[in-house]
Amino acid sequence: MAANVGKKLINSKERCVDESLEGTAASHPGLRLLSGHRVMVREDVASVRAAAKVTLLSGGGSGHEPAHAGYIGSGMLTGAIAGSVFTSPPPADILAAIRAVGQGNPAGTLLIVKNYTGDRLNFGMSLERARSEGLHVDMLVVGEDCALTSHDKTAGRRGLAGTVFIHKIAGALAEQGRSLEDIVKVASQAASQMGTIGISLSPCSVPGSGPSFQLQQDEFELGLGIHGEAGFRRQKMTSADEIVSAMLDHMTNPDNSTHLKIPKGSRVALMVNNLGGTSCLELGIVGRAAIQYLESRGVAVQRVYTGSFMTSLEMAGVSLTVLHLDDTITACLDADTSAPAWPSHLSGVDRTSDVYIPAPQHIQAEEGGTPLGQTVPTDQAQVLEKVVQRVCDRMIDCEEQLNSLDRASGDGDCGTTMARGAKEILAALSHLPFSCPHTLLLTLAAIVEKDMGGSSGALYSLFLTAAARPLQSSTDPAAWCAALHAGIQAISRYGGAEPGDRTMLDPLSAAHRTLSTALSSDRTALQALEEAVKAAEKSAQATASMPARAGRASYVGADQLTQPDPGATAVAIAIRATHDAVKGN
Ligand SMILES: Nc1ncnc2c1ncn2[C@@H]1O[C@H](COP(=O)(O)OP(=O)(O)O)[C@@H](O)[C@H]1O
Ligand SMILES: O=C[C@H](O)COP(=O)(O)O
Ligand SMILES: [Mg+2]
Ligand SMILES: [Mn+2]
Repeated sequence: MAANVGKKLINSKERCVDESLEGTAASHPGLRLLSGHRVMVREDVASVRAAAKVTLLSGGGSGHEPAHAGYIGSGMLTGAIAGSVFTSPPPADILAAIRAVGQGNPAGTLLIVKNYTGDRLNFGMSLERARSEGLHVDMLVVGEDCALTSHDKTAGRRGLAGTVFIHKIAGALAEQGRSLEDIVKVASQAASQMGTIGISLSPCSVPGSGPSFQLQQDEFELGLGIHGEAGFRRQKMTSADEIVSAMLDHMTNPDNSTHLKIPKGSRVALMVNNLGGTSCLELGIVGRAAIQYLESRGVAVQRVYTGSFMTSLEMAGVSLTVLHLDDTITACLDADTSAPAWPSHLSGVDRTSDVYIPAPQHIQAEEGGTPLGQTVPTDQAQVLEKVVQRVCDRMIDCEEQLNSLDRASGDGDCGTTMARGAKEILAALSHLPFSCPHTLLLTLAAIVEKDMGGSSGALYSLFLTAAARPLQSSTDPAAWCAALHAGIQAISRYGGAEPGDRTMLDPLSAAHRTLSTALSSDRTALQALEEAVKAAEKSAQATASMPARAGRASYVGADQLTQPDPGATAVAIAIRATHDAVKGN
């Protein structure tokens, strides 16, 4: 294991992303933060908006620096949204960014999003909101990972370092004044003509947590993502040349369903990307080996970009991206940009110590107003308050347990994401409308939508919003059961998973089935809830031996998935906490 894993130059795990963004803004004259948001924009964003050229946004979880803020500048991104480490940003920040670059700009805004469930959901929700405000927005999802040998039963190909090529291509086209539709067309075509494969020599660790996985001193791992997710094969350490050959052999292997064809005579650009902890000396050796490999197969390597483009915290390792070139794409790569992390330099501009600019406010038509739902008597409202408090307390207690399960099947942030949402809810506890369950669930949805981020934040927000509806006209046990069902349907509709796919949907639907059967027999509500707890716990435990067909875990081989799913475990804990609070334990 690398000696530096877990040891970090941070002040606190809560503020590390904000402080790093402030440092980035302070050291680059062209960048400013929107006050109140983890959003970096061009300092001249107001004139960019007024220029009626397409504006570009990208973003995602932090920990991939210089992505994405480093790609802001003329000829690349207009702004970037940063989530917590490895956690997709919440819609409130994404929407603030869309407004900042899109208000009053008829040319529209393109969101360039890496293919992760959390990012697709959070950026998708924000896009829908922005459209309902009359803004012209489109989204391009990039997934160019060549690691997966078969990808029909997974969350799809991951977006990796090649996404930076798409920032550059779309940015150059926007600078030329091309339309949003044109940019989407050319950039999507380019995205389908590239592939990335990564290897790692050591794990990374999310601030405040242990290493994402263990790798022996004499091993390397092939085909892993940029969040410490497992790759598909471990091999004995060997020479740089042999490792590069193994990477490019896999990338071009026709038996692998995500391979990239690179026939003799192809013209390509190559990106040699440091995953965070690789020395410049090694990067040079890897670049040399990759060029030799490709040229020995009759491929013309016309552009090479070497450096840290899309990192995975301190992980030692590299990824190689190959992008097919034509004259248009080459011209886009060669076009000028002032983005600090693209390998060209802006000189002669004084730096400033101002890092924040005001975020534009949403010019809002009359608020729809939340329709008032049925109210409950004070004793029931008090029980609801106890339930919310108990569920949140338990989520905070279980942060490390859930992170540890997520390290085994995903990216290690599930517990921190759940705890973040819980803390925000507790902070608002004294103002929550416990006497109206319908409004209560909508308010909880708004809180988790604003602050949680990640797949969990988006999925719980959808769950709570949909669950509120049946409680508008009734608050009896049957209405709560219908609310659970409506929430499950919303997660499934937008997240694309079903019960049986090894997700939070498993215990939720087990609880719903049990509750619904128990309520239609002669059980009391508390007895029904007791049975639902047992069913949810059993179902969450059973995920340990299930293959995953959704979310990050779907990239991990079934033989490596031996512990329960973190999201499912969180649901079981929440349902048990609900029962205990109702029972008065
Ligand atoms: N498409 C989906 N539908 C339902 N639940 C999902 C889906 N994708 C992931 N999950 C749940 O989310 C949990 C992980 O949450 P989180 O760590 O917030 O996600 P991520 O880090 O991948 O954004 C998983 O354990 C799983 O239960
Ligand atoms: O860090 C990368 C991604 O933006 C995280 O997405 P996620 O919320 O699905 O884990
Ligand atoms: Mg995450
Ligand atoms: Mn996660």
